[in-house]
Amino acid sequence: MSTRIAFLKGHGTENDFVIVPDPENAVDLPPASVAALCDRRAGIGGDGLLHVVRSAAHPEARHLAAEAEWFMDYRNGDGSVAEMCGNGVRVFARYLQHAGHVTEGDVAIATRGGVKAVHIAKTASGGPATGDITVGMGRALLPEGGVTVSVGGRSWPARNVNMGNPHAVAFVDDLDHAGDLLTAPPFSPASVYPDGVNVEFVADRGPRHVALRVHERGAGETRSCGTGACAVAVAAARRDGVDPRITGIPVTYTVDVPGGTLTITERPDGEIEMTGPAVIVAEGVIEGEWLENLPR
Ligand SMILES: N[C@@H](CCC[C@H](N)C(=O)O)C(=O)O
Repeated sequence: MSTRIAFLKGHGTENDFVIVPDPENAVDLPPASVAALCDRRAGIGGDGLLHVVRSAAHPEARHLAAEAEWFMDYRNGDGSVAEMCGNGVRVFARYLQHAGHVTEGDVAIATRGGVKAVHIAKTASGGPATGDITVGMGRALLPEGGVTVSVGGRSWPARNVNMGNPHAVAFVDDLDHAGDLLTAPPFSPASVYPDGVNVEFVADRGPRHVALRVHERGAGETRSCGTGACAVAVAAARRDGVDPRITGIPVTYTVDVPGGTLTITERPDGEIEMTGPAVIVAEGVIEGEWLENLPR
């Protein structure tokens, strides 16, 4: 009899994930299996996959086991590995709560981008857990020199922001100018992002309030990107002449994404906090025989 592997499905502002709980790191998940599971027609469907492993059981996280019991082994929908996923880490925390591994309050989660401090807000007792989840996302790096992003005959300068993973943030007059985003927006010079990039198009909505569309590396256009929203908030603050590290006053931006709204605060020490929802929507079983017999 072939193995049956448990999975769950969850999303954060409609950035959706297949969740594979695998505490002892016993499930083989090569890129082709991840891509098949994330396929929206022939698989379960998701922008990415959250492989839930005890830090002590994963070679990339063993050194973090004393600080964080659980490791988010994040994969993009095309099977590639990414350093961080901001919406993913909230959904990961919601899964830990759902499974009874943690309760409301504070939990540390190991990622390839370091250990993230997560706070799960209280929800009214009796119902499903729906309170917001806040993640300490670390500091943004803004290397000098950006790129030019082009779509449909228009070009924009884009700011290079690293949130553990790479982002190019372009301010546009109208989000429709980003086009259909069926393919990755071309940028130059290519040498700025040798490992590819997540591209955010941003339009103003009001004071300290912006909206974005994103083309994610390894996933295509998604309904939200948490690291992208943080990159956008920092790029918008600098454009607006605001830097909490200089003023000593925290700054908060509301970032609308196609799948909802995220709240991003940059503190005087440069640390960024992201708050938003995270929902578990389904649980099921993956047919091991199907997974084992996929073409590799
Ligand atoms: N959706 C994520 C980002 C996932 C990783 C990204 N596609 C990359 O390759 O860097 C988020 O919420 O941050």
